[in-house]
Amino acid sequence: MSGDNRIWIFDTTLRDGEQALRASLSQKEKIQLAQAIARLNVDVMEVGFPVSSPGDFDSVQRIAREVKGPIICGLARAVAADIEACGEALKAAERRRIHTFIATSPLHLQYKLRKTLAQATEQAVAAIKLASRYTDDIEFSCEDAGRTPIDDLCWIVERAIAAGATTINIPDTVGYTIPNEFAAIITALRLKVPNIDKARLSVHCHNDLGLAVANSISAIQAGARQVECTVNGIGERAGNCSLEEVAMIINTRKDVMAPLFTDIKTSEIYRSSHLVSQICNMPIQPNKAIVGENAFAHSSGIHQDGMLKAQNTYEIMSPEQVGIRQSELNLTSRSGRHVIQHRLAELGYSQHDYDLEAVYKSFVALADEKGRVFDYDLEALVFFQNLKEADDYYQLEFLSSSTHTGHVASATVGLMCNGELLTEAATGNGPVEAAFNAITRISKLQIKMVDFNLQAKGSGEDALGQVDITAEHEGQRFHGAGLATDIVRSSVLAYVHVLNMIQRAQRIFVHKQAYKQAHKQQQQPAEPAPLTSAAGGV
Ligand SMILES: CC(=O)SCCNC(=O)CCNC(=O)[C@H](O)C(C)(C)COP(=O)(O)OP(=O)(O)OC[C@H]1O[C@@H](n2cnc3c(N)ncnc32)[C@H](O)[C@@H]1OP(=O)(O)O
Ligand SMILES: CC(C)C(=O)C(=O)O
Ligand SMILES: [Mg+2]
Repeated sequence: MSGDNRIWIFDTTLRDGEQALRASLSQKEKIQLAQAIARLNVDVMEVGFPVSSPGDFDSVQRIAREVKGPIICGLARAVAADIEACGEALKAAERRRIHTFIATSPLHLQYKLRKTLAQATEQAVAAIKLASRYTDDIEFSCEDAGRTPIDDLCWIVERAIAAGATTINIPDTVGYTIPNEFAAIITALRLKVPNIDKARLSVHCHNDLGLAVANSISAIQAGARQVECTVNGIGERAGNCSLEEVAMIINTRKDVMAPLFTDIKTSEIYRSSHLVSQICNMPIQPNKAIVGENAFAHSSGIHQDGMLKAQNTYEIMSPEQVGIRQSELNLTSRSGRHVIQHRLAELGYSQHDYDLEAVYKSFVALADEKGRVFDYDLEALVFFQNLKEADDYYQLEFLSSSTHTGHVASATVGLMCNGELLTEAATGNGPVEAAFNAITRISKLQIKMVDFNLQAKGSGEDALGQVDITAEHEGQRFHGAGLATDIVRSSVLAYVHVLNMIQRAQRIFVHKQAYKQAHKQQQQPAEPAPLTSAAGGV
């Protein structure tokens, strides 16, 4: 039976997975998860241990009644009461399997069961025979097979098959084996057990050394034809073999895995993974293969550039295959110009709308400050870049401010004014007022603040503060805007913007006067073209 090429996927999220949760699942939650796992098109679904509690019995019974598609399976010790409870709970299933097990390693036999291998075998044979009264689909597991001498394993497996087991499962219960060792167990069973072809050979690997998936893959390459696994790899201790990883290895590495295949509907993977995580209250680590938040996210400039040129430079499978809408290109200070240009194009900006070098420079500075830059940050950078003029008279060079509860605040500001650095310090009721006082001193202008408006761009701690101010100078009003992660800085930038507007208005005025003077002399009263279009505001 191990000769066919379809790898059966036996999902045990609701049994081994549930076993590991801090709180067991309610019936409603189990049904919801069972429906999701059925949508994945698994072959078998182990949904509980009916003898363990009336609640689990009822859940298994309800799933057996309501969930269509996969074979519904329940677990039972090699004990009559367990088998009977399991058989009863599964009665309504269209296709049902009883999974019974007993430990076979010397350690488990001696200390846990206090039995010899012969006694355990006898108990297993009796359990399999009892199970056959309820179904002809019987799975038998040799618990702790990974630490069982191979001849002992062959001995009990041969007898279990003779008693009627149709699936023989080889668990590496404590995740002890390494891939070539585990594959050798499968190979030995196939060579040494005379009736092995009468059963499907299955594996059930735990992840204590992080090898559950690797061991399962080695086992199927050695002839196993069923893999027991869980969504997100949840399960006792470090968990079980992860369903999504095994399915995607077989799917992605057809070059080495073909003709082997599974019937898993991979586009359901992401959805089921998130449902399991949510219902089981088990967060998914961001770098988890296939379903982690970063599994299809690219953060460094060289990778992002490669992705934009050809997706397979940095992705060996597509996010759509596992039900994720698209890959993500995160904007951080490791990003480069290509991705900035690409993201701005997605946001509707053409190359002529902004100066890439200037935007990139301010992007890197912002990314160093914030960590991650979002679309709204990028748009704000373009907007503010466009407000800046090449001939800005004032540029903020540095700013430091301090506040102490119960005392006045102080600030020191350095402005580059037409190429010369001017510095002033001042105090105020708060850091913004102190910084404004220092700036007013540098400019030596009479400026009256008319309006000050602060709003958050973005949300949460990552939001940028945008400050818009209106100020009056010599009867004329000017608008300035500033954007930064800290609001004192955005206020100062807005004020510097106002100063540049005033300065530009003055230059226009001087220019107009000179023009008028020159034309008066020539008796030509025509108006000159303005130097800039935005005098007095933006
Ligand atoms: C590797 C695995 O994942 S195995 C599955 C583990 N899952 C679970 O244990 C969850 C469900 N379990 C339960 O609800 C309970 O443990 C029950 C109902 C099964 C048993 O509860 P209790 O009768 O109170 O026994 P308890 O759990 O304390 O001890 C287990 C008993 O089963 C015996 N036992 C363990 N495995 C098997 C087996 N496969 N076949 C027969 N007996 C077994 C132990 O030797 C011990 O017997 P003892 O009382 O004679 O010493
Ligand atoms: C019951 C068996 C299959 C098990 O979960 C294990 O050995 O890990
Ligand atoms: Mg297990």
